[in-house]
Amino acid sequence: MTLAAAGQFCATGCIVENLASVKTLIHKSVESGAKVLFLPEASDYIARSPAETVALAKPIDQSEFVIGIQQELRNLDTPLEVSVGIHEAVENEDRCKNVLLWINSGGEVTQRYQKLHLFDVNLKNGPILMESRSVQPGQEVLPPFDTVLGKIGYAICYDIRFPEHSLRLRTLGADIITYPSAFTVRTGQAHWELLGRSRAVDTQTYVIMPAQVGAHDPDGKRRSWGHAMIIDPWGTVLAQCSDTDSVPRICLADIDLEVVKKVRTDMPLWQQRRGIDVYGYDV
Ligand SMILES: O=C(O)CNC(=O)[C@H](CS)NC(=O)CCC(=O)C(=O)O
Repeated sequence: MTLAAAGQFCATGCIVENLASVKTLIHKSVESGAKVLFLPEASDYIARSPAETVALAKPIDQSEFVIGIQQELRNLDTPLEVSVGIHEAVENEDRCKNVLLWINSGGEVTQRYQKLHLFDVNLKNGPILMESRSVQPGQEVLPPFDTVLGKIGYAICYDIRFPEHSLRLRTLGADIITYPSAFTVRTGQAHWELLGRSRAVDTQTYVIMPAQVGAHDPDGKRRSWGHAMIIDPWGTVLAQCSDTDSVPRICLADIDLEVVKKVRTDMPLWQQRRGIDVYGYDV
């Protein structure tokens, strides 16, 4: 059993401030005994417009935000690994990438996933967000990779609405899937917990959902739902952050691979799945 932390904070357009919040979460995690800290989507910044989103993006090796995390991890006495969502600039392109990085305790970036599904949504009386104006979609699933917690499958925010992605990650060996997010308040209220528990039950994996929370700009035009949580492979919410304010917080849960094994043995969904014969494709 190994302890994991899901982080929650409110990123603004100020990268230095956001790095300070992340450092707070790194130290809270170490003090709590967690071995891995999962941070939200777009932890480096939430900008006010698609143009500003693109303008603030940097290549990963030139990002002061990433370099700041790397230095912090190298200076810790107790090893901690970090999963963090950021924007990545693309040379000579007018759109950036929405990516999720794994940074090991030595401060090296060892995994990188690019968000596949972009949030282009126009809700009546609700948010209008056109992520594809500032972001290029990814084209491939990142195979789940080994960590101190088990095999982790990477996805980002809106990807949670596409169950085929999570099923594929499970088929490729995931014990844990993470969905770092900046969910809108409107959709979060209706769907956040429902989607997280559904993906956990569908895939029989732990689901770790770090989240942005609160108002990202002074006029409060863009707000995120919060409720960072960790869900077990049976669909039980093990831990959840309070959303009463935008203070940086973590919630903690033990990841137990015996639980993954037991749920899958008791209900062997992957031996019972139908695929190409019925649907024309295998997940
Ligand atoms: O804009 C940035 O810089 C960071 N990216 C985001 O916040 C993204 C795209 S706008 N948000 C989501 O995917 C929300 C999904 C959601 O709320 C839902 O599926 O209901």
